[in-house]
Amino acid sequence: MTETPFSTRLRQASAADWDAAISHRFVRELSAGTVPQAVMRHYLVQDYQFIDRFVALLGAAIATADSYAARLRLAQFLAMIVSDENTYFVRAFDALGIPAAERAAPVLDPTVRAFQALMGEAAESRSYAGALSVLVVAEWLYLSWAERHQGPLPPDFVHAEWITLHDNPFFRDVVGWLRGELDRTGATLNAAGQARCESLFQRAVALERGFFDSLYAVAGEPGGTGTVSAV
Ligand SMILES: Cc1ncc(CO)c(N)n1
Repeated sequence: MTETPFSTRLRQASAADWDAAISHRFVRELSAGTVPQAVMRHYLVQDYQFIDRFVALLGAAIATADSYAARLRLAQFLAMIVSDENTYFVRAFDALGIPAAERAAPVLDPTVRAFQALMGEAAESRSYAGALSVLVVAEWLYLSWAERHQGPLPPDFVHAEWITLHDNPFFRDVVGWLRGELDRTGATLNAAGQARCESLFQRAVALERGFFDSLYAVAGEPGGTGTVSAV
């Protein structure tokens, strides 16, 4: 019998928050192209600050990886984030008329601040498996909601490209590879090391859900919990 992979076990332990995040009102509205503009603006401004620290965490993973082959894969992924994904943000900010100060240094939502702190903790663990625990959540959870999209893409590129950036063959490969790295490195850890990874993973999933919830609370929209299941 083959053992359940480490990444699968971690996701199963976080199933409630995971499932709530990938079926959240925000991703359902994104698929339908109906995210209220104030919510989309707020999301992108806050997420750009998430991405800043995410890039730093990828740098920490590059520094702690155990092979040049892994560093190459991580660097290729990093290159996509700072090119195609960054130009998406810049074009979306232009389209939405986001002023320079909000692009560079907005007031951070508490959830985003907490997420930045968690990424800092994972980076400072100086452990490749620790960094992977948070990277895998961010990328696998986004692939999971994006690949649930069915039918034509919404007409506005601000909605459509945020889906296609997280559901394409390159991204799917990256997620599969990142999970494989977490499975491989996690299997070599002792119980305490695995528990540290599980804690990072579980808190990251809770923050992914919390960030989506907070968008509607901050923008004054009702129904911020995103638990309504009808599309
Ligand atoms: C909060 C969050 N999680 C994951 C991703 C995917 O990189 C993102 N852009 N933002």
